[in-house]
Order: sequence, then structure tokens, then C-alpha cells
Amino acid sequence: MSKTKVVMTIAGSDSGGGAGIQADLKTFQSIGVFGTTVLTGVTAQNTAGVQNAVHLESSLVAEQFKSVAEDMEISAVKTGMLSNAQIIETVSDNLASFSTKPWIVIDPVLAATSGDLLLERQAVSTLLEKLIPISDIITPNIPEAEILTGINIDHSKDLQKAAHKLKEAGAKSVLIKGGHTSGNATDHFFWEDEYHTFSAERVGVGSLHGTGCTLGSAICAYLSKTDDLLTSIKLAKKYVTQAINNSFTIGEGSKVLLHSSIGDEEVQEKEELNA
Ligand SMILES: Nc1ncnc2c1ncn2[C@@H]1O[C@H](COP(=O)(O)OP(=O)(O)OP(=O)(O)O)[C@@H](O)[C@H]1O
Ligand SMILES: Cc1ncc(COP(=O)(O)O)c(N)n1
Repeated sequence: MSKTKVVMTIAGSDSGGGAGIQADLKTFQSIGVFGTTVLTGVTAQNTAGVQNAVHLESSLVAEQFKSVAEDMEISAVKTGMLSNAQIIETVSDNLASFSTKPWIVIDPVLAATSGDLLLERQAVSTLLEKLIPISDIITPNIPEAEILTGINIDHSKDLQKAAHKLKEAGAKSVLIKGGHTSGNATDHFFWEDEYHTFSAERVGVGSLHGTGCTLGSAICAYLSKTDDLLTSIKLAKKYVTQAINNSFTIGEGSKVLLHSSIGDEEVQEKEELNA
């Protein structure tokens, strides 16, 4: 009996529903893939910030992984909040154990938009050693790229240097997101010897919550559908831009994104090619 493949997000819960595993599942649903979850932790969070966070035992993280992987065929995985070094090691061991390796998208979440830490600082080295080498794409924003590489990013040359350092750490490709700059929202993609930019007009809506989670999970969903990295980033950028354009206010803090499906002839073409 042939099974429909599923995608997986390994991330934390955001009780406010704007980011984390909630944003990932909304994105998966809108793009039309079946999302499964490995929860790493639970945050008491709203649009203004994180009021508390509890991280799960790594054994429970491993058990969730096992339950899904034993039963289902996973075509693409996205990671978000990973909390601490123990959870990173568990995730990395589990991802490395697949006989058919899924696409692996690493969103190296270090802190929430509000500034609250979501990964213990001493775990950054574990992320670099254990997870980045097995990733197909890592998607840092500029502050995350600076922390991961120790390079101050002021100019386009710095972007190049930071991407090079992440590739030296083992990342197959690097997408440095441009949400934290001025001017157009341009994301810089470094892959083998290629360099591409994905750009959209900056939407002047003030502080936003969940843009990074949404972009990463959209890349994951489109990889599952198309098996093509460049197409997936292009479509994910289109998805997140539309969701930002339709963002709205639900609380006192950052705006949240509106998730809705977009017509994708390009996906249909690729799906037919891959069938
Ligand atoms: N105001 C904006 N207008 C248009 N696109 C934006 C805007 N802000 C962010 N983006 C886009 O959203 C995506 C996520 O980028 P960003 O740099 O915000 O990630 P992030 O900091 O990880 O997000 P998060 O808010 O979840 O922490 C990128 O494609 C970026 O270019
Ligand atoms: C559980 C969880 N995961 C990820 C984020 C990052 O999202 P953002 O930077 O938009 O706050 C978050 N705030 N909470």
C-alpha cells in the first residue's frame, strides 16, 4: 500500500499561536502537506513576549520522533526552537538514523522577536557541530548569522564571509534572511558556488512575529512537494510575503501573519515531473 509522505516540524509551542509549532502547522496546512510534530518545549507566550518556557526531556523528544518515524514516511523536516544541547544532540542522532534522508531545513532560532532566549547560549556550539553538518539549508536572520559565525554583518562582503563560514561548518546551503535590515526585504542564498537573492518590497507594518518560522516551514513544505531547493525558496518567499501583507493585530505586541493558500502552477509542474 503506497503511503502519502508527511513533513515534520521539531519546535516549541507558542501559546499565542503566532510562531513556533503553531505557525509551522498553519503553513503546512495552507501549502497542502500533512504536518507532524516533535515538540521540544512549551512557552507561555503572547504577542508581547515570552512569560515562561519549559523544555522537555530529551528522551520524550526521541520518543515522539520514534512514534512518527516508525509509522510514516517523512520527506522533509524543519527545526525551530531546540532549547538546549541535549535536545540538539537527540534531534541530530535521530535525523542521522534515517535510511532515506529527508530534506533538512534548520531555522537556527536563538531568541524570540521580543529578545527572550529560546536556545541556551552554550548550546550554540552544539548546533554548529551536530546539526549544521546534516542540514540541506540553514536559514539564519542577520543577528543569528552574526552569533553563529562571530562576524559583524554590515556590508554584502560580510554576508558572503558569514555564509562561507557556515558552509565550512557543513551547511549545504545558507539563506541569510533580510528582515532585520532596511530597504527591500532581501534574502541572500549561498549554495555551492551560486549566489541568488530573493527580494520583496518591505511591508511597513511594524514589528512582526513568526516570519522566520513561516519562511522555514514553507521551504520545508515546498521541498516535500517539488524536491527542488531554488523553487522551494522562491515559493516560500512568495508565501511569507503574502502572509506579511495580510498580517493583523491580535494583541498588544507584534502583528501576526495570515496564513492562506496561494495558487502554485509551478508546484503542480514539479509534482508531475517527480511523479
Ligand atoms: N517587513 C517585511 N516586509 C516584507 N518581508 C519581510 C519583512 N520582515 C521580514 N520579511 C521577510 O520575512 C522572512 C523572515 O525574515 P526575518 O529576518 O524576519 O526572520 P526572523 O528574524 O527569523 O523572523 P522572526 O520574526 O520569526 O524572528 C524573510 O523572507 C524576510 O525577508
Ligand atoms: C516557540 C517559539 N519558537 C520560535 C519563535 C521565534 O519566532 P519570533 O522570532 O517570530 O518570535 C518563538 N517566538 N517561539
